[in-house]
Amino acid sequence: MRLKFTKMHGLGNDFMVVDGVSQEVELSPELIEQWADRHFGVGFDQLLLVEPPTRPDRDFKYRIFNADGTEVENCGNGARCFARFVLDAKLIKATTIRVETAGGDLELHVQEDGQVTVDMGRPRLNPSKIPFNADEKAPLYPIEVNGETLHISAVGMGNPHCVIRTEDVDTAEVEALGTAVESHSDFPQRVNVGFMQIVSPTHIKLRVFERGVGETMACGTGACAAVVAGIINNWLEHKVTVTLPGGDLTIEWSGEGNVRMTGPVATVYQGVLV
Ligand SMILES: N[C@H](CCC[C@H](N)C(=O)O)C(=O)O
Repeated sequence: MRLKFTKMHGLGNDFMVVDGVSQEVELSPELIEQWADRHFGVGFDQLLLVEPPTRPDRDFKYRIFNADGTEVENCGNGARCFARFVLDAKLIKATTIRVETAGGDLELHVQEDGQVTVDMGRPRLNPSKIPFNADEKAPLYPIEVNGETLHISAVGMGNPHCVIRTEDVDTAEVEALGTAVESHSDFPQRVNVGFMQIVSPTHIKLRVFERGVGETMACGTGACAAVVAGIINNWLEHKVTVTLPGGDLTIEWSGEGNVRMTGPVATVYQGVLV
């Protein structure tokens, strides 16, 4: 199967972007996992698939697959790359693009300076919508991990996030704790694990151990979840700079309604799988 694709990234969170509108695409978890391999395949954190919409009020369907082959509900850095991709591929002319995802609707806005702002929808704080095993909504929950009690925030951005506050992201045990929490029984669909250091009420540092991937250079939905967690715990104001290993995102949330994320995108190369 000769499959054309474009390699892109958002702050180093990298993607194989596939146009499923102009070409026939046959995917399987096994193929995706094989292509994701950084030695034997293309190498990426997620595969992003562009499909025609299933509803008249949407421009595209946006599907996301993790490197382990699992299909997931949302990807923030990927959404920015999706917008750039469909414009460059001339699949659309408008610079406001309405997409449907398994985790809800998004609206993508490509700006003159090349940055992309994404309306990421409402955060889910009701445990059953995250999903997270808890009886009622709370800003912090105790969970048992490796014999110790962690006090975490649980936030859904279409996909599930566990946010852990830390004094220093550089020394946080991202690999050990991320691995343990990703498959924690309190998160029935596994979870993305964010480690958040509060620098000031308008600035955080964040590292994310992503579900189905491991630690990535950046995580857009993770940045949204961390800022929401910071706001509901009264640690953060409503517009925050999130510094990730790959660079900065701007996240805005009033405390209700939708979360907005702004950041850069990059196209690296175009390729053909043979
Ligand atoms: N690993 C995530 C999907 C990709 C999210 C991330 N790359 C982003 O930019 O939001 C999950 O399993 O929910």
